[in-house]
This record gives sequence, structure tokens and C-alpha cells, in this order.
Amino acid sequence: MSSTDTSGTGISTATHTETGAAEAPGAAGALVTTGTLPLASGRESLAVLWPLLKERRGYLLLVCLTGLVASVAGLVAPWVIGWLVDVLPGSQDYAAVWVGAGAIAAAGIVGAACTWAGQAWLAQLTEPTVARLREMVMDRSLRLGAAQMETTETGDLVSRVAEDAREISQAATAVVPLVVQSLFTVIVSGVGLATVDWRLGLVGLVALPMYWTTLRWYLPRSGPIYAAERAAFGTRASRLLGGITGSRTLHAFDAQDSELDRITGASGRARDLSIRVFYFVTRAFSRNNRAEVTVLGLLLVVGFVLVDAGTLTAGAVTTAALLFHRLFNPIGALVGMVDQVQSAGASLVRMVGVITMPVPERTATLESATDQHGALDLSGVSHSYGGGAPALIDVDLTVAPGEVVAVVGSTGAGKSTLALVAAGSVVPTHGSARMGGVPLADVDPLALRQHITMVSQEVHSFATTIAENVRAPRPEAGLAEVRAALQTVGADWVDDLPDGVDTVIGEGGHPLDPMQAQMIALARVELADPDVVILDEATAEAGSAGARRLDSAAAAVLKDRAGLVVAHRLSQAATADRILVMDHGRIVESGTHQELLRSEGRYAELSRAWFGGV
Ligand SMILES: Nc1ncnc2c1ncn2[C@@H]1O[C@H](COP(=O)(O)OP(=O)(O)OP(=O)(O)O)[C@@H](O)[C@H]1O
Repeated sequence: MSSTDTSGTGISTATHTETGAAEAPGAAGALVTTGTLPLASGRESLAVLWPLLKERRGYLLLVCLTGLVASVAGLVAPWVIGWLVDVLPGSQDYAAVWVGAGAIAAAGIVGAACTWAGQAWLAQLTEPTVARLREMVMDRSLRLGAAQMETTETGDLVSRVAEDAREISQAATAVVPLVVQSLFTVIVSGVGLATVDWRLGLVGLVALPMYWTTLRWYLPRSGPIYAAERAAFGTRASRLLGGITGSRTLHAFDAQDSELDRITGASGRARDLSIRVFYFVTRAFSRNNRAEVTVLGLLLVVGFVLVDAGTLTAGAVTTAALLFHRLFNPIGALVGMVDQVQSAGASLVRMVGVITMPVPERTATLESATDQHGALDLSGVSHSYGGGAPALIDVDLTVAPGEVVAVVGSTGAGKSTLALVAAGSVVPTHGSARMGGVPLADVDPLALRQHITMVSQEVHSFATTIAENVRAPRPEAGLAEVRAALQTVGADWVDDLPDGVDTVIGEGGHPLDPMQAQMIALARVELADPDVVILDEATAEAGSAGARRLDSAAAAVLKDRAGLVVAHRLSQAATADRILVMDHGRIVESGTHQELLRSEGRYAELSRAWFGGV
């Protein structure tokens, strides 16, 4: 049975129900994705981005204003140099040089101050926006649940919240001020060029069709290339992550070489695409350079003719040439930015693709379920994964408040599936699971989490302190509550750790053995204080000291609560109020330990094998 720990808490909760919805035929079928996560359309991306930007439009205005002032300040140098070219020859008065130098320095200071302020305001505009997008992706991926996300590549999601968010952030930081400044510079310099002399202005216009041709060549090609590059990065991240997280399995099956081949293949494709992108951009820039050299040459020739004819001064032609030269960088930057914009656009549609994945509406609450609290009802439940062979067939089950029901059966009998349906993590194909009469499928995930929690076979320790791990379901809980929860489950070993409850565990932290990790997960349940506890943990071997400790930890957590326990050890079942025996998706026996022993059925057989002829 695959893990259902969407939240990573080791406690499977209501958030999984959406996954079940994805599995149920006809229910939100669009949720099902394979391979990589979906992409959003441009319109959807704008619809998500615009409200975020609108919240910070004051900063957008400030960025535009500083860009305008900086580009006007940039006009000063060409004008001053042109003026000096006219006034200096034959003059003995060098005061003009100082005046010119002063003007250029002052304009430089104004331009630098505007650029600096613009960058600072831009950070205020973009960083919170990108952070919000990243949160939205994470929020949606958690709300979609494990089974939904398991059908996709983990690396794809990681790449969307890491690389894509960084791409958008970098592009926004680099692109917005450049776009603003470049646009203003092109307009202001173009007007300046025409003001110097209309004929030189006309020559400058020759550049436009040449730039246009470059753009027409560049734009349709750049989108697919950047999209392919981003997708290749995503696949590479997936492969690398899979190789790292699955390293033990790979070693166990001696499959390192084939996995390494796959990683090398994915890296190679990403590398080849990056090289292709590089060549492509270089070709685009060389087209631009040709346009610039041609028009600048033309401008100088026409300028020479006009000066020779006495209709224009050398200073005016100098100013015109410098103004035209001033266009090179912004236009090159605008073309260069198109790729960054395209690349950021490709990243944006990937992030918004996750954000807009549909999550079924679930608004019902369980707050009114007071006297029926803990009453869990499964009626006529059948379930098959992806339309395959049935994992559950026509199961009816009621767990009364305070009652602990154990489920036993051979591998593949459907025990874990039953637990998942009871936790609201899987919506059954047929029938329903209800609590206090309310279908779990309709309950808001947060509300459901407060009432039903599940510890699955795979528990996860966060890379933080034991205290933080335990208080994951209730971050506001005090240290005393954390200690009490640990004490309830008998995790006295925590006090022997170097830093006690402040010991960092999880990846890179103090290693926990499976029993200890399981105890932390049970302490979480104790702290979460749900009405129904569902346990599907299979950590300790039969008869071991660890098994006995986990049995009493589980018993402590189940005290005064309704419980459904998938009993991987028969010792877990023997103490339950009722035992269900499952076989091929059906409940085939039901009763107390003694009743089932007397009935001499399958349980009695299992029990004899387990306890040795009781
Ligand atoms: N995510 C899944 N996708 C497809 N089939 C699944 C999935 N999970 C379980 N199954 C199938 O459903 C059937 C019941 O599996 P389930 O895990 O519920 O049994 P189980 O009694 O808990 O077994 P075990 O004790 O080995 O965990 C099995 O045939 C299994 O292969």
C-alpha cells in the first residue's frame, strides 16, 4: 500500500480525500494527471498573477516613474558631448568642459539614484508576489493529496516551486526595470534624434524594420525552445531526486547503473537544450548587431553629407550618433529580455498549472457531531483503484464512540484500503463513509483532520526538533503538552537524547529507529486529540520488546477514542473490542477475540499460528 501521508506528518488526514475523488470514476476526472503536472494557459496565468500585482500597484508606478527619470537623465551626456564638439574647437575657454562634465556627473547621479530606488521598489513588488505564487503551488499540491501527486513526478513539483519560482523572480528583477528603462530610453532617444535633425531621425527609423525582422524570426522559435529547456530541467530534477531518495532500493536491487544511465540521459538532454538555447540567442543578437552597424554607418554618411553642405554642425551629428548608439543596449536588452520573459512565462504557466488544478469543493463541517462523535459508518463500500480489481467489496462497518475495532487478514486483503476509506483519504467507488451522519467526502479537510487522524505505514519525521515534530498538527501547543503527549506514548527515550525534546531529527538530524519514529507519530496523534484514530502501522516484529512498547503506545492513544487498527501483529488485535477478518476485499468474520476463537474460523487458525496453539 502506498503512503498517504500528504502532509508529511505521518498522520494521514482528510486532505487525502481529494485523492480519492480523483480515483472515483466520474468524480473530478480532470484531476488525474500522468507523468508531469499540467500547464496553465496564458489567460489563466494572467488571471492568477494580475490580482497579486494589483495589490502592489503603488510600487509598479514608482518603478515606472524612476525609469522615466533615469532615461531622461541618460540624454544629458549625448547632448553635452555634441555641444562640446561645437563650442570647443578654436575656443580658449575651457570652462565649457567643466560645465559639461558637471552636467554629465549630475545626470549620472540622478540616473543612478533612480535606478537604485527603482530596484528597491521593484523588489517590494516582485518578491512577495513570487513568494505568494510559491505558497499557492505548495498549498494546492498539499490539498490535492498524495495519490494525486503520486501519479506525477515529485521532481516536477520541486522544480516548479524551486527553479520556476527562481526563474520568475530573477526575470522580474532583471526584466521589469530594463523593460521600463529601455522603453523610455527608446522613446526619449528616438524623439531626441528627430529633434536634432529630421533627416537623421528618418535614417534612425531604418533600424525599425530590421529589428522587426529579427523579432519575427526570434519570437516564434524562442517559446518552444525555452519550454523544452524548462521541461528538460524538470525531468532532470525528477530523475536526480528519484535517484537520491530511492538510493537504498537501487542498492538493494543492484540497479544503480541503470538509474545512473537514466539520470545521465536526462542531464544530457538538459545540457544539449541549454547549448541550443545559447546558439539560438547568439544568432538573434548577431542579427541585431548587423542592423545597428548598418544604420550607424548610414547615419554617419548622411551626417557627413549634411555637415559638408553646411546644414548641420558636427556637434549635432555627434549627438545624433550617440543618441542612436544609446538605443543599442536597450533594444538588445529588450530582445534579450524576450527570452527571459518567455522563460519566465514558461515557468509561470507551470506554477499556475498546479495552482489551477481543480480541488473538489468540500465545505461540510463536523462540529455538530457531539453525541454521535466518533461514530464512524461505512455502508456498502466498494473500491477499486483506477478501475482495476476491487480492493474492497460491499463492506459495512460501524465503529461506535470509544470502540476499538481491529482488522486482520492476509496481504492484499484490503485492510489498508479500508483504513484509508475510514480516514476519508480515499473516496470509495461505491457506498459512503460517514461520521455523525456527514459524508467524509463532503467535509472540509481541516475540519476532518480535527476529528479523524491516521498513522500510516510510512511515518515522516520533519527536519526539525522533536517538539516541533510532535506539535505539527497543533503548532500553538505548549511544551508541557508536547511532553505530556510523549509521556502518554511512553517515549521516555527522548529524555536521554543530547538535547531532549529539542533534539533535531529528520533528514540530517539525529537518526531515529523505526519504533522511535512511530512513537513520535503516535505522540502527534495524542496531541492532535481526534475523536477517531486510525492506525495502519507495521513497524516492529512480533514478540519484540519494540512491538510490546508500540502496542502499549497505541493503546494509550486509543484510550477513550474510537479506533480502527489494521493489526499487522495479532497481539494488536487480541485486545480490541471487536476484530474483523478480511479476505479478498470482504469482511468474512467479525467478533471479539474469544468469540472468534470459539467459532474455529480463519481467525482461530491465524491465532494458533501466531500465538502458538492458544
Ligand atoms: N494505490 C494503489 N493502486 C492500485 N492498487 C492498489 C493500491 N493500493 C492497494 N492496491 C491493491 O488493492 C488491493 C488491497 O490492497 P491493500 O493495501 O488495501 O491490502 P492490505 O490488506 O492492506 O495489504 P498489506 O497488508 O500488504 O498492506 C491489493 O490488491 C493491492 O494491490
